[in-house]
Amino acid sequence: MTPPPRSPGTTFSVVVEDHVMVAHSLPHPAFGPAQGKHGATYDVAATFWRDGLDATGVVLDIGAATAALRAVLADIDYRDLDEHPAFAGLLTTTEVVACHVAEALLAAPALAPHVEDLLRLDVVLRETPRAAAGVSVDLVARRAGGAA
Ligand SMILES: Nc1nc2c(c(=O)[nH]1)N=C([C@H](O)[C@H](O)COP(=O)(O)OP(=O)(O)OP(=O)(O)O)CN2
Repeated sequence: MTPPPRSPGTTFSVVVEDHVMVAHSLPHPAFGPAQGKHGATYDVAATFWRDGLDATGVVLDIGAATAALRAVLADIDYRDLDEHPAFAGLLTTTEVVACHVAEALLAAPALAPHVEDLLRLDVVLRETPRAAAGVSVDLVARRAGGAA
């Protein structure tokens, strides 16, 4: 079996979702009450983009992506991010947590065989029904050495 032919300009995506509960504070005058310690529950969506499908007709296996996301989130679930070494010296804004999740996903052993075939990874954390923030990692630019 071969994957369906790809039309020019067409990219494919897989989205997996989970959620995570953390405690943290944002000790900077830019923030209001969130300067104090508080809890946050994020709905997390990770979108993997690929230019064409693999030989099995997928971007990557949804089960593998789901398991990888759970493993990454398990490391911060129910944790105080102010005490977590991955965030030492950082304000744990939603964007910063999203970046951590994205980089951890890209480093996940189960996803490693697929990363070189991906165009982009987007990670969005929804912190309220009306607000979300995230990061988009351009993996083509990164492979070309364009990453900072
Ligand atoms: N771009 C982002 N903006 C904000 C984030 C964030 O992670 N990324 N986080 C927060 C706070 O965590 C929370 O959502 C709101 O807390 P609050 O103290 O109310 O923060 P404000 O900046 O809205 O402060 P006010 O002075 O109360 O307006 C906020 N923004």
